[in-house]
Amino acid sequence: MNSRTFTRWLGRHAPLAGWLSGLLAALLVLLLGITGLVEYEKGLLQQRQQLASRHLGEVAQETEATLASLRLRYRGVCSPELQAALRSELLDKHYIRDAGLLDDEGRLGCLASAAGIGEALALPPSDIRFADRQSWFNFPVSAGGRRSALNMVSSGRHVVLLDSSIGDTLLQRAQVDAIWLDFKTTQAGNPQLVWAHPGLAQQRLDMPVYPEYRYSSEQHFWVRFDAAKAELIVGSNVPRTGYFIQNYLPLARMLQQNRLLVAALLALAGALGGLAGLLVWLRGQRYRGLAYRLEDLLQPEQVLCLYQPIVELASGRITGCEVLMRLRDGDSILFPDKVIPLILEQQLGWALDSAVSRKALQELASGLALVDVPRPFKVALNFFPDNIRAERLQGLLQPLRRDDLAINVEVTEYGMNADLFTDVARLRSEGYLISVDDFGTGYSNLGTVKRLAPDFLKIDRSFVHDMEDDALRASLIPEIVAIAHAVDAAIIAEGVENRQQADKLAALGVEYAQGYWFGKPMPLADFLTLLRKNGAA
Ligand SMILES: Nc1nc2c(ncn2[C@@H]2O[C@H](COP(=O)(O)O[C@H]3[C@@H](O)[C@H](n4cnc5c(=O)[nH]c(N)nc54)O[C@@H]3COP(=O)(O)O)[C@@H](O)[C@H]2O)c(=O)[nH]1
Repeated sequence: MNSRTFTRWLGRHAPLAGWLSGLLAALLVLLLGITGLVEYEKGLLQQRQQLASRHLGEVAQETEATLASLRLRYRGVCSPELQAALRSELLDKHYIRDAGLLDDEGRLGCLASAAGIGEALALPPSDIRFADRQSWFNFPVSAGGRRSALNMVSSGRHVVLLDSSIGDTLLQRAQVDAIWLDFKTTQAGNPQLVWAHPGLAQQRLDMPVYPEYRYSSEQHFWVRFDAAKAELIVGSNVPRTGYFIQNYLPLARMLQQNRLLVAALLALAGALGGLAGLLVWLRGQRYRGLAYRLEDLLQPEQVLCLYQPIVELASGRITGCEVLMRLRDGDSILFPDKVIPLILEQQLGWALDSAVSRKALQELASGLALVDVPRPFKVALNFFPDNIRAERLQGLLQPLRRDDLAINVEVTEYGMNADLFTDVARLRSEGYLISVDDFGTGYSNLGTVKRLAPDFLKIDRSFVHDMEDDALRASLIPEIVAIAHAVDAAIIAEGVENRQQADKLAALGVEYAQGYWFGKPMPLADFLTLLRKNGAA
């Protein structure tokens, strides 16, 4: 869509464009605001997970140190002495509640607490026990008829059991929603849910964890916005462990938590949307203005040609007409004084003159065939001074010429320059008639009129008007008649509005007249009716 098409569209659909842009602007503000809010909440959740992982990091540190010490100091067969030594190892530990050794089959038979953990303990397969680093486990056990989960960390054959409160208190305080443990090397990426916030629906825990981050010394975050559930999910690994933590924040809760901000955002979106809509609407209104619609109004179907009769005073016969344009703008009709300044400003003079001439000559060609008029019938056409170029006019008018029509090109005194004389001479040699319009209002003198050698001099209507009062200007009419006759031109008096004026002008030697007395500019159909009456008279 080029810019003119766009301005035209905007002008025609200003209210729709206003609404749409207002809505778009409001949506954009909302989108940006909500994106900002999501980013802010994401940052908060990441902070929580950093806190949680710091807590778990302390556990990991204690575990690592304890396992290192166990590896160094305790081997061999399980005995009460070994168990006692293991117990003493646990005295200053915060998070570890038991420690032990695995037997050759990977069974946990020797524990510091000596309580035994029963036959229900299904130990993980040996391939998951790394000799060189910790392996974190969490699996269900039943001891003394009670079922619970065992948080266990192993390194080779050495094992520590963690306090079960780690999930429930330590991480809960850090406000994470779920803790996962990925301990199966053979099925990496298939983590086990260790702990979930009691308020969290189980089916929500569907975010993948990333096995490549297991035991990584860095905390890696991943964030996803689940559009289907309208939920922000933030996950991360707990460094140096097989744990992963996740937070789930539904959009509804996020908005609820920030309702003041959301209210402010809505108000801002409304205000900016309204403002954008208003600005676009105003701009559209501007494009609805005449200046922006002119080119459309110069299309042939919008151009109206009116015909004003030119009468031979001696016989009363209509021997010709002047073509005057109007523009149809919806239900209204625009007059030349309103549109011509804009047309010139937008350099559309040629578009207007060519549209009017083409339409008028086509209309007259078919219309005049039906009436009895003196032939060739003289058709006076107005052209802006810049358009009076012989070649250009020839190109336009030649295809429209007919034997029964004489085209009379009106030249104003104001448009006279050296080129004009040459162009007018060429036009005359091609058979066009030439009139000097509004004669007496400009600066032409006998010399210029001689050079131009027009067929008609049109006395401006101000002279005719002044005849009533015998004003000075009217006294110049005989001078104008003398000039016309000196250059062999005929006179047409413009603006004749009553019989007295017509009679006086005839008495002064004026041959032709035009004005409301003979007929106002009128549409073709009315003009043809007038011609019929005039022919019959
Ligand atoms: N380049 C082009 N110029 C054009 C074209 N069509 C018109 N025009 C120019 O606009 C001027 C104003 O035209 P308009 O408003 O149509 O006025 C003409 C007549 O309506 C008016 N007139 C005619 N008789 C009388 C009358 O008895 N009393 C009275 N008060 N007014 C009358 O005069 C205008 C015709 O004047 P002129 O052209 O000097 O013969 C008009 O002057 C054109 O220059 C166009 O297609 N192209």
